[in-house]
Amino acid sequence: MASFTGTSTLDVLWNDVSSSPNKYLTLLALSALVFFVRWAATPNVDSREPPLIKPAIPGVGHIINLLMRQVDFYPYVFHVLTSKAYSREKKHLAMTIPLADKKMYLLKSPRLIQAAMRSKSLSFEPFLLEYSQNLLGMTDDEFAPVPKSVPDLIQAVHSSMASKHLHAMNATALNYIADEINAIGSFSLPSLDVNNAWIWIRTLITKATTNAMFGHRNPFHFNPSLVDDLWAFDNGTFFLGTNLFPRIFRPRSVAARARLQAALQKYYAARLDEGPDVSQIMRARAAVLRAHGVPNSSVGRFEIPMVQVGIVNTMPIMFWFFARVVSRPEVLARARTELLPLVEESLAPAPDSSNSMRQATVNISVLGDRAPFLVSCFRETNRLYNHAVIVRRVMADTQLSDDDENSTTYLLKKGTDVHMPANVVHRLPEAWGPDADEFQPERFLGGGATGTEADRMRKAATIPFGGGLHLCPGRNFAFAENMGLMAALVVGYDVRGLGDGPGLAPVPRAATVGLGHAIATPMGGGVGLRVSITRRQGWEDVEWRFTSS
Ligand code: HEM
Repeated sequence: MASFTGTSTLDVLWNDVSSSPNKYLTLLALSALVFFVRWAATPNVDSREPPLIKPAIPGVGHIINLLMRQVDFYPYVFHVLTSKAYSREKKHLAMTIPLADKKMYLLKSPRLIQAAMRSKSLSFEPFLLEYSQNLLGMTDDEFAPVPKSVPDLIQAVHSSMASKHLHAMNATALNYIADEINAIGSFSLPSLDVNNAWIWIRTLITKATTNAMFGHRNPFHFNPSLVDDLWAFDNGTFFLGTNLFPRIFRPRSVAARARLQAALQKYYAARLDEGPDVSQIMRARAAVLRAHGVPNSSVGRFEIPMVQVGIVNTMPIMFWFFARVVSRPEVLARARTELLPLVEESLAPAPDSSNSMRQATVNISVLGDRAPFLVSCFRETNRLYNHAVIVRRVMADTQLSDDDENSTTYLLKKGTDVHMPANVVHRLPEAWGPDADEFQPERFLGGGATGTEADRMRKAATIPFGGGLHLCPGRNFAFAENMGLMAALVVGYDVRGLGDGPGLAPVPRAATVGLGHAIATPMGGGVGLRVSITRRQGWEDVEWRFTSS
């Protein structure tokens, strides 16, 4: 019994434990049991839901696997786990994955995925909100006006990336790229020798895209160290977005975020987003945020993820596209033959002189139809290197049908998250054939033209840009940046350094893609990927320009 004679609480506790140890042992055993039951819990799964795949370690096995394998978890579950222990469910169109006492659905069937992306009762918006506030490190007060603005923001984004707005962005980004490559072959830069092709493309695409987004007052132009900051921030996406001790695990990302936010805060506070050459997408988003009561000082803090999505997927795709085309002489030669007739040559007055100079103009809008081989290479790059996981939350119990010969139908329960991994469907042998893991530059030539079941399957199994209401609004801009840069390089330049011969660097292997990221990066971060870019014979004096109409 406790007394007030100066005895400490610990003494009292110890006396009590000594006098009745069984009471404390029972309490300890009960707590351990409760903990174990929760730990090993399997969520309830209705027989109509996708089949449950139990982990080897009860409760937490899938969580450990997901953290260890990152986005490789998805193919692992479908191919390895299912083929060994779970072969009763032959087709594995979909599955339920328990994560402690929660669960998520994984979809593998391309038809189910298309149905899920079309479904109105599956939503992307909850993720936007849960994730963004952490990602941006915003307080509850600062974030309070944002949730209501989300539908308007999404609408603004989609209507701002079409027709004349898209053409304006294409032309600005590509003419920035043109200025950079036009300098090659000049007296001061006879050849562009880069030590790391990955970093060269990263800088080029980041600057070109931010110029197209922000106009001539682009903060990334005036402060080039923001380019590295954007990539350092992106590197911490998972830890920042989930708030998993980012200051410990990704301190550089936290610091980079602060610098990016400060720079964009200044830009928006001065209302530079209202300038005449600012992209419609950035103008419209800022207008929506302000109309919903987001103070001017916070608009810039909020806009970093928009800059991030506009760049961090396009750039790595550009790198692999470039590496795959320039490293294979036969691919390069075929692309060159196809592109040559599409380059318009003309004479234009040279600046600072009475002479004329040759101009080579690429109208980016014709490449989609008239450069099918290069388009096929681009699409094949996106198929192989895109590991996007399309996510939706089930907002109301929903039946989803596969539309296969058995009309397999699953029940998806309200509140559960659905994951649709591109790195599974983009490599399904039943859609892509036995060489699904290989880069086949001709794979998309004439694809879809015959309307066969195989074509329909491949179309449904192509999800690099997601689908439904949230289909990536930037896909045509990404296409233009990729195709434009490649077209000029292929026709007007020699790129040496990558390939299979002596002294050449092979196309690097792709590193494992981390959770929260979509496109593979090269192993080793591009170190050792030296390339040298010079003018091709006959194209030495040409000035490259781009149009988009
Ligand atoms: C190769 C380059 C790109 C890839 C692979 C890519 C991929 C994706 C994917 C997979 C999604 C999710 C779609 C869904 O959930 O259904 C998405 C959404 C989005 N992307 Fe892209 N993207 C690229 C380039 C761009 C560019 C250049 C921009 C803008 C300039 C952009 C802006 C967006 C936005 C704003 C969303 C969210 C749309 C919404 O919630 O409705 N993306 N993108």
